[in-house]
Amino acid sequence: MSIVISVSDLPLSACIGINPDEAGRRQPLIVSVDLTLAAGAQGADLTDSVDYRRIVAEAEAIADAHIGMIETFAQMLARRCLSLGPVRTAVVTVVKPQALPHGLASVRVMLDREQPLFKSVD
Ligand SMILES: Nc1nc2c(c(=O)[nH]1)N=C([C@H](O)[C@@H](O)CO)CN2
Repeated sequence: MSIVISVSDLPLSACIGINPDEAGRRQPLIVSVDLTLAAGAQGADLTDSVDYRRIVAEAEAIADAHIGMIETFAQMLARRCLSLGPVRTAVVTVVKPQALPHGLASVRVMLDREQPLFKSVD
């Protein structure tokens, strides 16, 4: 059995972007996180799982400081999520709906990060 804790389509207002005109203002991001718990974790209580409110809090905290690339945002959030409890892997998706001019398309970065401890040894 493996348990996945997910937060899907969390809307954030983030200080994000590499262009000079993106400094000093906020833009929408939509963030999703899937955390797979370690094999022994049963999710019996919050010491044996991850409180999904903490995932939201970490994402909101990262959104408050200016970051250039959405890849960096995803990496920072994945790293923080791996320390929230008995987490084996974190998959983070960051969508920036207004990244391209005229609302032509949104852009998306997906990142998959695993605890070094849980990497295969064979
Ligand atoms: N791979 C990426 N490409 C770009 C990013 C990004 O975060 N990752 N960001 C930008 C700008 O900030 C854009 O959103 C506005 O022009 C461009 N390319």
